[in-house]
Amino acid sequence: MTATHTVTFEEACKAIEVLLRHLGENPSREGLLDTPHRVVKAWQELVGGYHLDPHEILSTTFDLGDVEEGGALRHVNFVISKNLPFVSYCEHHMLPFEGEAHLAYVPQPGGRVVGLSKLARLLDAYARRFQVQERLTEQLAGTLDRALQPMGVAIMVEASHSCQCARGIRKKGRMVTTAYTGIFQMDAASRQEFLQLVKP
Ligand SMILES: Nc1nc2c(ncn2[C@@H]2O[C@H](COP(=O)(O)OP(=O)(O)OP(=O)(O)O)[C@@H](O)[C@H]2O)c(=O)[nH]1
Ligand SMILES: [Zn+2]
Repeated sequence: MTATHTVTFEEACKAIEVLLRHLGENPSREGLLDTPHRVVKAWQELVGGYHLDPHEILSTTFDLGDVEEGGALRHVNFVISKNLPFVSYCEHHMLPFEGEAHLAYVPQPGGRVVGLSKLARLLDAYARRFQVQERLTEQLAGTLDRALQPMGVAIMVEASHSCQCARGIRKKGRMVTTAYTGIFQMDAASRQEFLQLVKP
């Protein structure tokens, strides 16, 4: 079967029924009768990010008007949306990883900015998919960088992975990933400023 084969809703329900049987359950008992249907509907919602277009989300931008220049440019317009909660799904185990993301960028002088909510929408579009945390972090940075062409983008994602906490090694702990472009890649002081701002 190739990735392009369209699996029907009924076929997906059947797969959940088979999984329940494999786990020793009886899918015909009353409590489980509608479970395959519910599970497929739930997953459609949880990974609904595949139907959200990140580039479309960032397509509405506005300019700041004339910005007085002077001093170090990075201090003129540091935009950050921090402590944005998200739930994503580990592509290895299909289990949730949950945490917070911090998204920052420095617009070009006189450059364009994006509405605050669009940063949260961007996060939603990439988080609600089967992911690894590193890719999620890079996708946020890369898409913001391409769409806004700012001086730089800084992203930090912190999350707990159920696949590590609830099964396997069963150790709590948080994974922290960062991605930097432009000024944040080149300039340690900008990076430091970002890290200072996202500090709990
Ligand atoms: N780097 C990274 N690793 C992840 C992420 N989510 C899950 N993992 C890891 O992916 C790995 C998959 O390893 P495998 O050995 O193939 O699977 P496994 O036998 O279930 O591994 P264990 O969790 O060690 O029991 C595990 O070490 C997970 O902790 C992520 O977002 N980033
Ligand atoms: Zn996992």
